[in-house]
Amino acid sequence: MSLIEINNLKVHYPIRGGFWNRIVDNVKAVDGVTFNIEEGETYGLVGESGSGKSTTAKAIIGLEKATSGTVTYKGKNVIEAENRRRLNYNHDVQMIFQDSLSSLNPRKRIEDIIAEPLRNFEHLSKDAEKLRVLQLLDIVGLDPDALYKYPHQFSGGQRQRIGVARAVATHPRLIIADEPVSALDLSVQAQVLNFMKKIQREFGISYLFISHDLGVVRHMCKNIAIMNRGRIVEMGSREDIYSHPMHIYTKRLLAAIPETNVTHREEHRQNRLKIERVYQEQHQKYYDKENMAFPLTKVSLTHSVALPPDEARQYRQKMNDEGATI
Ligand SMILES: Nc1ncnc2c1ncn2[C@@H]1O[C@H](COP(=O)(O)OP(=O)(O)OP(=O)(O)O)[C@@H](O)[C@H]1O
Repeated sequence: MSLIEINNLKVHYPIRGGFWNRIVDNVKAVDGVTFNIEEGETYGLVGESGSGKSTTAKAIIGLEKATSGTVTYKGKNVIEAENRRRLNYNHDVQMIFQDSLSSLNPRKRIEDIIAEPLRNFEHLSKDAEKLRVLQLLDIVGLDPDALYKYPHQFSGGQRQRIGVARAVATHPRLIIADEPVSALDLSVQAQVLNFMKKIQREFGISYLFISHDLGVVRHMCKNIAIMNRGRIVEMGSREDIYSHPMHIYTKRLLAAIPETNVTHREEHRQNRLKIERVYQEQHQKYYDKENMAFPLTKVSLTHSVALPPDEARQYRQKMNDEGATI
């Protein structure tokens, strides 16, 4: 059974205008997003800036009100605040933010920052609390003297590790990590990601890993959804997305991953230019009249793609002819 199931989630923001300040339109920040996160897995949600990733995350955790849809945890819809309270959802689901400098209170010492969720949820004795904070610092590779320092006394990578320690303090079941490493240098990124993996092994945590970078997601996620303009345009296993991408938007994102191997650089550049040409010529057919992606079509047991209607029809026909039952 999945740890959490997101079904047809929508977050629309009203646009007001005119003399009466009436609602004249909506920004469809999230428009019918469906996916499940399994126990202990890292699920990747990928897309460019403005595609709706953060709004999806905020609606899942309850920081943003969903317009419609459900988020099911332990059999209950936790879009409803009453269910979140009853299931202790805010204890079980924690978040790591991209910008550690603004998400960690600059006036608080690290001890108090990491202990905050413990104080909210666990009410330990002073000694037990300190011991727990020291263990958490150790897990993310920071010395005990970090306890008495303030966020600005650390590097970006260290601050992000403090954010990881705080998120994991209450032993949550799911951590939503919104662009956790995109503000960091490449070498520091790897370090933080390794700590996240280590913690996952130790505590059996699931992650919803949000990123604009398919290069980073490849190392972290078993299953991935690609988001564009509020909708999922392609979802599947790592193998589906990286070896058999089908949506033009996914292909373009993949072509944008920098090639580190010098001998393949020219080949990679040519491929990127080719994909860009195809994108310019054909991308319109992948979107409807309102410039939104089409509904997803299942192309294998694990892989779904927002294909244009004629291709979707052909795919379904092919599946029927082959007697496939997917
Ligand atoms: N409170 C709001 N009111 C109106 N529109 C909003 C609001 N919050 C977000 N949006 C719009 O919703 C869309 C999705 O934003 P969101 O922040 O979820 O994207 P994102 O993929 O997380 O991008 P980024 O990585 O830049 O944060 C954007 O077009 C954004 O302008």
